[in-house]
Amino acid sequence: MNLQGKESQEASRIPSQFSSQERVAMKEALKDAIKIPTVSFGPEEFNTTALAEFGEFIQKAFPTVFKTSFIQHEAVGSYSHLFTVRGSDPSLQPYLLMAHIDVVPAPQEGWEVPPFSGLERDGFIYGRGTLDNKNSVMAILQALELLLVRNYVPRRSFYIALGHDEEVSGKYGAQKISALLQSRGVQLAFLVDEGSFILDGFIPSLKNPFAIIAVSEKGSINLNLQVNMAPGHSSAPPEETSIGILAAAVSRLEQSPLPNMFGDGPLKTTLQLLANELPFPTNIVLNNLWLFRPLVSRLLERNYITNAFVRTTTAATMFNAGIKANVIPPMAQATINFRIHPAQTVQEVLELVKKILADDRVQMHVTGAFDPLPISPSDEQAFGYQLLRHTIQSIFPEVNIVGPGICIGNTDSRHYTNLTSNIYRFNPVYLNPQDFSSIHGLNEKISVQAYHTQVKFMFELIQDADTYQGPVPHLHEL
Ligand SMILES: CCCCCCCC/C=C\CCCCCCCC(=O)NCC(=O)O
Ligand SMILES: [Zn+2]
Ligand SMILES: [Zn+2]
Repeated sequence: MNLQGKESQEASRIPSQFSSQERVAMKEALKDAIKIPTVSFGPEEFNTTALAEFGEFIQKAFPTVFKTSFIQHEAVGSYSHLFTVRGSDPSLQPYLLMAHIDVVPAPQEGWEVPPFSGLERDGFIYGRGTLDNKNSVMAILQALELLLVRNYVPRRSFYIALGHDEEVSGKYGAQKISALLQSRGVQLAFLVDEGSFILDGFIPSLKNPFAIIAVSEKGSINLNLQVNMAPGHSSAPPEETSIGILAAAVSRLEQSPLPNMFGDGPLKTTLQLLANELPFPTNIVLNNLWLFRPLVSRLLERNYITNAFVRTTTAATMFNAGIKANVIPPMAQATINFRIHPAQTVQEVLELVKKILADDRVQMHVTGAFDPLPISPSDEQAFGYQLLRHTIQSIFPEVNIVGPGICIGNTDSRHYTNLTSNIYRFNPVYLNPQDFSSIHGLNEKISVQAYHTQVKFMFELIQDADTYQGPVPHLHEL
């Protein structure tokens, strides 16, 4: 594009300023979204009534999105949603914005306000899904609605994919959408999904928040352990029961963390970016990882959150045994969920686990597994990464470090590796350690101001995707 073209595009840019009426409508729409209990209970167990209601709700909340002639809406797998926004310039490769509408269950107990009330208190909207991930569902659609109301016509085509079963597998939502796009011959320039944040307060001596764009995500194994023993009368018990054997096996796994893999990946890059922001002597240590790597890797494993970044984690998540108080249990079962570090594979982890268990009476059955995701590019030429970075720096000027990282959880984006190798996971929201614990935990909440900023971010990102030219080339490249 010549200079004139660039100038006229900048002139036609729509400022991300919203009236007070629009701001109220935005937060009320998010509250209404939270009130619909779109819970995924298990791999095949969804609240289909709520999911159907959610489909109707978004049509009412975002009427312009649904009536615009260049936008096609399709329901996929009954409850997931795919929007195809046809841009005016077919020569530009399309991109994809993702989010999910399902949430994990929320017990009533322990919450300051009921988890599906969407109540606002002290400037925060509370409820399951306010961070994971209805905030993104709503912010994407809200930003598009506001752009369309202002007569914006995107140049670059894009898709919006909203899955309905991310919390259990993505099998009926993201997987089907991905297959549908593939059948249409779509190749994406990049995609943006949930999975990382602007991190605040995770490193005690670091004053400024920093943004991490996750360029990979951990793999996963759900491993079922089972011990079968002869049942009998509890009045004359054998030396060991299925419960005792299995409990000891689970304990061995907990007591034997898998190896610390801290090495050369995105985490090292980001720690080096952070080095100069940190006081002496941390800055010296991080600037000299060739020497201090063992020390840093030990420090990282001391905290349960940073520990998840340096190793494959082992979490005992289910334990079932026994049929009656006076019967020796015939069978005990446990589920262990491993999240695999990008430097390991499913196979390697299973071999290590077998060695730790070291008991043939404990049978292992893998009920679901996948390897860590490939690392997406984050270099100067990586358009999607640089575009995100550009928008982050314009919306959050106080954030001076934007670096690559890994997502310790799993996201629907893993179903799209057939469409792009540029997969970026980032939520434009500040996250502190307490917020982190609220995801899948208690009192999940987002401030009204943070939500408004998320809408503003999406509003700018969509426009940046049409205008961003990439980093200024070095002189010798001209
Ligand atoms: C030096 C680095 C400090 C890093 C501190 C990182 C804090 C945490 C950052 C991101 C949180 C990740 C959220 C994960 C979203 C996962 C979505 C989800 O629930 N998927 C389902 C599943 O994983 O089971
Ligand atoms: Zn999520
Ligand atoms: Zn989740």
